[in-house]
Amino acid sequence: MMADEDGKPVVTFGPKSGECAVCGKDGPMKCGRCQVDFYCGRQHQVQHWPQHRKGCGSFELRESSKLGRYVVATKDIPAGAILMREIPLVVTPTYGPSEDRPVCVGCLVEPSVARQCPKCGWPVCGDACSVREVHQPECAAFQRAKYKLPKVREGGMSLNASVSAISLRMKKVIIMTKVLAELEPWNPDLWKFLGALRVTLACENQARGGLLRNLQSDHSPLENFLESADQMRISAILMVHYRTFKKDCDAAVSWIRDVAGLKWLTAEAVRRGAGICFINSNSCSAGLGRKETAVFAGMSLLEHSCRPNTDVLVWQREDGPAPAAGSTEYVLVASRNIARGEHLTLAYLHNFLLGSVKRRAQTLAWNFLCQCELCRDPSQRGLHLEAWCCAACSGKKKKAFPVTIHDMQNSWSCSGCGETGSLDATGGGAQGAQAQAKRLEKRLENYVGSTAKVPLKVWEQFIHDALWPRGPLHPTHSLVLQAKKAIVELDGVLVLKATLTPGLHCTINHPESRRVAAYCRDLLAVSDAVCPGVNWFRQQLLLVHAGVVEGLVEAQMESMRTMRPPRALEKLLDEMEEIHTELTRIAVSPKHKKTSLGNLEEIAATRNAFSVFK
Ligand SMILES: C[S@@+](CC[C@H](N)C(=O)[O-])C[C@H]1O[C@@H](n2cnc3c(N)ncnc32)[C@H](O)[C@@H]1O
Repeated sequence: MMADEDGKPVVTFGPKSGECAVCGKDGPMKCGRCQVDFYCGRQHQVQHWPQHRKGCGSFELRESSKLGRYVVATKDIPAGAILMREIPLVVTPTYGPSEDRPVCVGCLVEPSVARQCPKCGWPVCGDACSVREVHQPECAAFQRAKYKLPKVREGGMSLNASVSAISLRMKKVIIMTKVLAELEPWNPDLWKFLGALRVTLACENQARGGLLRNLQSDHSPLENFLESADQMRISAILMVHYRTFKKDCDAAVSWIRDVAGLKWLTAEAVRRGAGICFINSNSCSAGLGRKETAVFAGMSLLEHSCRPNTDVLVWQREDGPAPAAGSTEYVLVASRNIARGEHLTLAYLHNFLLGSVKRRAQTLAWNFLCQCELCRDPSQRGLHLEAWCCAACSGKKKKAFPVTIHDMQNSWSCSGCGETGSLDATGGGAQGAQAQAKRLEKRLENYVGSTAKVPLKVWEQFIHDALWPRGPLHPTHSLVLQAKKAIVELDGVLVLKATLTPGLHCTINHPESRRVAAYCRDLLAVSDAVCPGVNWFRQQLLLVHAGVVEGLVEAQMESMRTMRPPRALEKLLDEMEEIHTELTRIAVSPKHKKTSLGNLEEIAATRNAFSVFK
């Protein structure tokens, strides 16, 4: 195998100005080495050095035949250190099999009533969004090609009418190229094509084009996988998926050039744009309810691990309105202590997804099979995320394990009775539990893909049906965790909006609060086992948990007859203090830190108010 090359600096693309890291005033001076912190002058730069040096100049870019380019720590990095600060080179609406709803192409939020851009017909919230900078390049290109989505029915959220019209045009191309599957209304592929187009057009942009074209746009021939029989088998699977990746790129070329008519873009340029988009996109969610997927100059160079040591977080300035799509700043933060020589890694996919789903996505989109610590451990740090309770010996709490995590036939073996099976096979003893698990997987897929909001009681029924002895699953099975995550996210959106709106208390107060708080605790425990420390998911979970507990505190205070705090209230205040202490510890942006510190002060004030009566 080719030896790793000598390291080079990682080139990032960051904001031009920022707030002084010490006093918060305008900071015209930027650290020239890491481009992360800004200063109002030399004095504050010197004063900030002890903190700043933790992340500054702490990594370099290397290359190998196995991983392509990857990033390595050149010194020990403490958890919480900010390593990169970037604005995306391109943002696109998030794409994927379940993204079949209109998203505003200006602000990337799902509008309650979708309107259409008067010039190109793509969905927008209103006039302001149709003239947003982020939408202008494709809007101008569609106009030049005289391509416009047809008018949607009056007041219609659904773009079905326009999309059936697209389908008609698409069908001609399908017959021509035999590449695309028949498009259904508002087919998720359209978002993928828009992403590919945005990247293709942005490659022409003076400031960002060079950095974009530098990113990986295709997959290498995988010669490194030919070392053993096992690897040859994996290699064969990757080859099949590689062909699908190529077809996806070809489909983008067909749609952009033949359907939308942007003939002046060469097939080669569009294929490269599509490849860059599909390989390097990072779904950011942006914490603002946006469907934002971003491509970065620096952060897109990191390799995947299911137990990553870094995470991408939204950088929120202390004041001012939330930044528009395409100008949000993101930071790459060390989620735990990283030793010198360790590769910097990111989780491309959420850990609660079923292993089989993750592996399929990894092979399809990125053409590799993860060999990280978590993937090599069939018990997955004792959580058994993919194992079900064996029907024959579940009373003894025995579980059926995957035989090897990369086994594409999904073979399983029970740790109790030793029975084996395969998810792909039909019939047979242990297959009862397998079949039940498979049915639950389908049911969950339907809920996740549903256009209507799935109510809490439906999710709870799912958990009830899935858990042993009614179903074959145990509390930390991936499907159960995904259902709990969906419940927490139902309320999470509320909380996140509230935390970003000054003066608005982020409380959730409804009869289910206690159960939602319990789900938060369960998920935090799992998150601490697989992805502990400073990361976006833990931060969101803690915020939601804080909001729910705050709601419970308020309800408790309202119902109190005496001023003496009951033990229940003290316990809730303890829980809130614990959550906000952790949020303060893991906060990286000034805004989050300030909010959490403010909440700690409020908790202390509440305690003081009650202490008089003790
Ligand atoms: C976002 S890019 C990362 C940067 C890329 N290596 C480069 O050279 O530009 C994703 C690609 O990196 C490679 N890669 C990332 N993580 C990997 C892993 N854990 N194992 C093997 N290959 C990986 C795969 O080729 C994948 O398609």
